[in-house]
Amino acid sequence: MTELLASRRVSVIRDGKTILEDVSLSIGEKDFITIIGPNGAGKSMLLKCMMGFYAPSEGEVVRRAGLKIGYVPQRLVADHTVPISVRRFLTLRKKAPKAVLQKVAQETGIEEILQQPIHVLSGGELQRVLLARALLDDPDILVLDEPAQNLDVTGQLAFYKLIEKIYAERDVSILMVSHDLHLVMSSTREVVCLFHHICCHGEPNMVTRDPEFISLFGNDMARLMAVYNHSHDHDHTHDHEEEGHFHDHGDAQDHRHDHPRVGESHDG
Ligand SMILES: Nc1ncnc2c1ncn2[C@@H]1O[C@H](COP(=O)(O)OP(=O)(O)OP(=O)(O)O)[C@@H](O)[C@H]1O
Repeated sequence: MTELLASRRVSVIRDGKTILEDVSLSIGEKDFITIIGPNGAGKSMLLKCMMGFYAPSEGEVVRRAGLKIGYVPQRLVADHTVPISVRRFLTLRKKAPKAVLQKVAQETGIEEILQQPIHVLSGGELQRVLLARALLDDPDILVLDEPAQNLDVTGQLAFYKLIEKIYAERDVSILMVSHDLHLVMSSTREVVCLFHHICCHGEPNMVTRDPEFISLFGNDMARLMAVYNHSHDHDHTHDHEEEGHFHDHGDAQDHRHDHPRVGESHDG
């Protein structure tokens, strides 16, 4: 596997607080990695370090020479006082050839709204515009930070379907933070469960049986994943979790500690 981007033993300490601790993560060609974890776990910080927005306190981030990264943030706060069209917004940072803009607009389904002022768009339309912007430069990796967080369920489904289509049709790797793992289970090759450090990682159906995953997300989430996995893969094996069979995930099992469940507050 050709490595495109990697964090090696990255730690981030800010104001005396450990935000990331010893995080090693490698993204290769055609990878689809979904990062999950509770609020404040350091997921966005990890993405920002990997994109070079923040320097780690310890460890390093390595990128293949000439690597192109396309970034899709959680949302765009459109400024009502500066009414610019979608087309103008897309070419603000860098001019794109007309044919490329047209192709990406078609791919993301925003052809009809290219002339519209950006501040009148719906949440779903805005996210597609942000996705289009990230694709304009033909990136090697798409980095998405909870891209469907502000959409309703129908919007989320549509957006993740679009991501999966882009992943299937393009030569691109995906690194995404998402709370909606059940919606991207079928494409996700590797799930990374982060709570400042990597608690567990692996294929989605393996991770959901991991005690660390269950401690963070609870059994309900693990069962929800199992249901989705079942319907996607038609895997008719019975639920080993009930029997207490878990996979070995190396040294992460050596440390036992209590995690806050998702939705519970914590001080980091
Ligand atoms: N530049 C910074 N300086 C100091 N602390 C920061 C900085 N950026 C983030 N933090 C802190 O690091 C912790 C992790 O933040 P981060 O945004 O990475 O979490 P997250 O896992 O993405 O959370 P959420 O799911 O809520 O988006 C938080 O406590 C946050 O306040």
